[in-house]
Amino acid sequence: MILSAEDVYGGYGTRRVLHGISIQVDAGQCVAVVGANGVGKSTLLRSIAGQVPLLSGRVMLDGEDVSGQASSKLVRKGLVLCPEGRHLFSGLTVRENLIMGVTPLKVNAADTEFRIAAAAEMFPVIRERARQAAGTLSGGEQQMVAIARALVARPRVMILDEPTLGLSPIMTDTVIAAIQQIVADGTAVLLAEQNVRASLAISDFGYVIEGGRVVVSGTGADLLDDAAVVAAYLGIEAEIAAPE
Ligand SMILES: Nc1ncnc2c1ncn2[C@@H]1O[C@H](COP(=O)(O)OP(=O)(O)OP(=O)(O)O)[C@@H](O)[C@H]1O
Repeated sequence: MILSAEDVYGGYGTRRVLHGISIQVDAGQCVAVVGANGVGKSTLLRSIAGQVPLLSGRVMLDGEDVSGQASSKLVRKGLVLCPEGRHLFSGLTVRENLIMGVTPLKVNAADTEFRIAAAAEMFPVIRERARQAAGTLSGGEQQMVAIARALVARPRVMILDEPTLGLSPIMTDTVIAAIQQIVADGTAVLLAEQNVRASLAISDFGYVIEGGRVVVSGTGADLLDDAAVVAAYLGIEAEIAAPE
C-alpha cells in the first residue's frame, strides 16, 4: 500500500466535514472517490495533501506517518495534489508554472528541463504554449498544464481533484486518457470526480462518500454494475437493458 487515510476526522474550524474516513491506494492503482457535491471529497483530498488540518486519524505514505505535514514537504516525499480549479498562476507563462511544480524539489536546471520536456511528450500544449500566460489558455489546456505541473514533481502518488470539471467532452476524454497513461507509467492516482462513470471506469477501486463517510466501496467495475449504488449515491441513472 502506497497511501492510506485511516479514520480521518477533519474540517474547517468548528465545521466538521469528515467523520472517520478510511481509504487506501496500492502502488500502481487508480482509486476514485465519488459522491454528490459537498459530501467532503475535496476536504478529504486536501486533508491527505496537508492543506486542511486533521482533527484525528492519520495519513500514511509508503509506511510513514505523514499526518499534518506541509504540502511542500509531501511533494518532496512523492505526494502531489492537483487541486480543483487548477490554481495556476494565470499571469505567469506555462513554462513558469511548470517550474513552480519542481521548485520544492530543488533540482538543477538540466533536470528541470528534462522533466518539462517529458511532460510535453504527454501534453504537446506545453511546448506549443510555453511562453504564453497560463490565464489565456482554454480551460482544457489549463487543466493539462495543472496536471503537468504535478507530473514534473515525479510523484509516487498524484491526487487529482475534479480534473474534468467544466471541460468539453473531447477535453474530458483527453484528460481521462492522460490519467490512464500516468497510472500505466507507474504513478498511483487518487481521483475525485463528478464524472462518476468515466472515473470508475478507469479506477481499480472506488469509494462512495456521503456525509463525510465512506458508505460503499468496491472495484470500479463492481460499483458501476451495482444498480442500487448507482441510483442511490451516484446520481446517475442505471442503464436498463433494452428488451430483446
Ligand atoms: N474553506 C472552507 N471553509 C468552510 N467550509 C468549507 C470550506 N471548504 C468546503 N467547506 C464545506 O465543507 C463541505 C464539504 O466540501 P467539499 O468541497 O469537501 O465537498 P466535495 O464533495 O468536494 O464537493 P464539491 O464537488 O462540490 O467540491 C461543504 O459543506 C463545504 O461547504
